[in-house]
Amino acid sequence: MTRSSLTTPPPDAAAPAVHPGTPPAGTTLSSHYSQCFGCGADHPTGLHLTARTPDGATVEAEFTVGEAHQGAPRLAHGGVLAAAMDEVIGMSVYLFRKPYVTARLETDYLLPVPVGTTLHLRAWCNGIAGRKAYLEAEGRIGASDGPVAVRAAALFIEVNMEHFAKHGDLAAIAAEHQDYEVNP
Ligand SMILES: CCCCC/C=C\C/C=C\C/C=C\C/C=C\CCCC(=O)SCCNC(=O)CCNC(=O)[C@H](O)C(C)(C)COP(=O)(O)OP(=O)(O)OC[C@H]1O[C@@H](n2cnc3c(N)ncnc32)[C@H](O)[C@@H]1OP(=O)(O)O
Repeated sequence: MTRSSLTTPPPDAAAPAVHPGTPPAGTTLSSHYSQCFGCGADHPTGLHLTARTPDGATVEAEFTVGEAHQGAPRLAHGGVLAAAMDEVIGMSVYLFRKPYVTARLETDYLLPVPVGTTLHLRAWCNGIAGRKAYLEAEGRIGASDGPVAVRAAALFIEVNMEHFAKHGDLAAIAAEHQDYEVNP
């Protein structure tokens, strides 16, 4: 992954601490919002990602590129692929059971991804420094050990729940997310 210093953990970054509420290995993760472009079942043209954590620390999901996701004819749009990486990274940082938002997302496109391809996505955290979480993801074609088509590195920033109340609709999230702890 070619990444900038902004998404590279500093030397004093800590390993991510496992939260007692982190789902056990093998758990399928529920969608955080039914209208989410990345994971919402009710989004008409979204990515419909269903993720799981194989080990309580990383997240895996599959994304099959559809007609609605084209850029060039029969090829996935790069922004849609970046959205898939953003989503799976967001799901991985949510394993810490704290609210985070994407501040920076860097993406390397290594191979074209035709419509009908299933990308096997994986995301993980490389370190935490204060409010900053340094994360990475990859998307492989056809299988979890297939060729890497996309890589991403991200900086996520921890926010408080007021962020969503002030700028969005916290009640809409809370209505679908009863397990979320406002004061974890
Ligand atoms: C998503 C809903 C979740 C709701 C929670 C409830 C339930 C959760 C449940 C499930 C969640 C599961 C999955 C989620 C999956 C996917 C979601 C995808 C995530 C997204 O898609 S989310 C949308 C896009 N995202 C935004 O909409 C953010 C807009 N933005 C802001 O809201 C502010 O910009 C903010 C808050 C980022 C910072 O603002 P702020 O005022 O709090 O803090 P400040 O500016 O001081 O930055 C503090 C330190 O970060 C450094 N820093 C900041 N930005 C940087 C950058 N870009 N590059 C390099 N460094 C940066 C500064 O340099 C400083 O560093 P230093 O401390 O060293 O000086």
